[in-house]
Amino acid sequence: MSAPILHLSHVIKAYHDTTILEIPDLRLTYGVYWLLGGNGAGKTTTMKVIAGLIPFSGDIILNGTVSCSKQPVQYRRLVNYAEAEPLYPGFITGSDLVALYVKTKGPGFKDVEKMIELLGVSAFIHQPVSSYSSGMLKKVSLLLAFTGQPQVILLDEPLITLDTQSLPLLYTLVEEFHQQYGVTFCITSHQPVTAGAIQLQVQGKNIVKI
Ligand SMILES: Nc1ncnc2c1ncn2[C@@H]1O[C@H](COP(=O)(O)OP(=O)(O)OP(=O)(O)O)[C@@H](O)[C@H]1O
Repeated sequence: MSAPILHLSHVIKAYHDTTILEIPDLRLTYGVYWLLGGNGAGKTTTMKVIAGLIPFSGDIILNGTVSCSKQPVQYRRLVNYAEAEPLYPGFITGSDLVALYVKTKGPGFKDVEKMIELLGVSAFIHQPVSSYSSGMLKKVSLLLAFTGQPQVILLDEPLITLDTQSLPLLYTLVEEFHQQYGVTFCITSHQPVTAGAIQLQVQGKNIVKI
């Protein structure tokens, strides 16, 4: 049997003295996963843990080889993350962010200029982010999550603040990156998702497939 793309082993995350996550063993094979859970359930914490952005105990192994704890730089190059409520310094422009990501992550699966056009951000990408609406900011953060050549893309609440025209574009990108470039997705949502998607749920402090 092939190694899971993500293997969470004995993952425990606490804030101060409060344990939020206790995930003994979670194996995610290649797929598109939706992580469901109510407010405060621990979805964002799970995403930040899987992204390798906050400290936790235990480990996450990517594709049977790259350890989040032992090879953090290599791991983070292969796991992209779009925050639910992205925050950037106000003076920076969307173009600055794209240039920084392209420089750090290297060439992408898909031409970034094409994605800028597709997501409809070209009209404002050269303006400072302080002038963006929350939806404009969201689109830029989603664009950044599709840069480089990740094996996993984590999207935290991508559906909030996006207008109805943008949702099909996002679904198309997810499908294309999954089918053509072999990317595994984990996407959080409050809403029930389309039939056929693999669903994960925060149950107690664990994450289970439902
Ligand atoms: N930096 C932090 N310090 C302390 N506690 C935190 C911190 N971040 C989150 N928490 C707590 O961890 C728990 C899970 O929060 P988290 O943001 O992961 O939930 P969520 O499922 O994403 O919620 P929502 O759907 O409301 O965004 C909550 O009880 C929250 O109060």
